[in-house]
Amino acid sequence: MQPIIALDFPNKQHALDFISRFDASEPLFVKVGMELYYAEGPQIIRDLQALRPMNIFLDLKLHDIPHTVEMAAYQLGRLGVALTTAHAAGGREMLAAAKRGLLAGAKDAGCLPPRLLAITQLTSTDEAMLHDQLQIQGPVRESVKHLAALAQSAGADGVVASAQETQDIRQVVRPDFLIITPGIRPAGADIGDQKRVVTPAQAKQLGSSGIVVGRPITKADDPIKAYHQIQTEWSTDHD
Ligand SMILES: O=c1ccn([C@@H]2O[C@H](COP(=O)(O)O)[C@@H](O)[C@H]2O)c(=O)[nH]1
Repeated sequence: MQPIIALDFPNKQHALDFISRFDASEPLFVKVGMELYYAEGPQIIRDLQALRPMNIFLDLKLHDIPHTVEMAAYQLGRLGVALTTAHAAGGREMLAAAKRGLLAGAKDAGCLPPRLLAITQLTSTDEAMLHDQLQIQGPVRESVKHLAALAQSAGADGVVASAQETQDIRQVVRPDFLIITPGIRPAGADIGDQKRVVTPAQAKQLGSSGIVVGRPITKADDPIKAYHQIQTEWSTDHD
């Protein structure tokens, strides 16, 4: 899987201009998050699909009562995206409702259903925050592992976590369960608000299924070069 580029832009024009800088033949996997989706609505997905072939991860992190999530997921299931997210903290019934909604929406729209990823603990969360603010005791990796097992039992296709927890998650999920990892920073890069970070090479070594990278690419002086460096590091076997 190519590194997934987080299109964290304020509007459609920024996003389309950014994508247009890549060679049209280059396979791309992009992530649309809350900023761009809330600015442009579902039309942004159709605009990206019309621009060129690419895989799309729609990362809206659903978290509400099960019925509301099921109806929202139904709408997302109609869009023909590859991946989407809901918070594992919403619980088993909510995740199962998200999955049902995605399947129903995709069926009615005649497209493939997005795979559902459960957000475990955000990569901007560290142990101090988990203990002091969220009142969850124990190491972050234990909470992530617990939420990954819960997500699998609810029918999710994978999780979002830091690559720091990949090996713990693998102990409790089936081999094809996706572990998609943001919080990726090339050596020496500014970590910003991220806390549980790894390099692309470390993510590969630790066994991530896919990596998500935003600012290290989108804010780079030469985003195309930055993307290719990350892609090379991610796709090289470092054993
Ligand atoms: O735990 C999570 C879940 C989602 N994200 C998203 O990934 C990108 C990361 O962007 P960077 O600029 O590389 O930090 C962003 O869209 C987040 O919403 C995450 O970082 N952590």
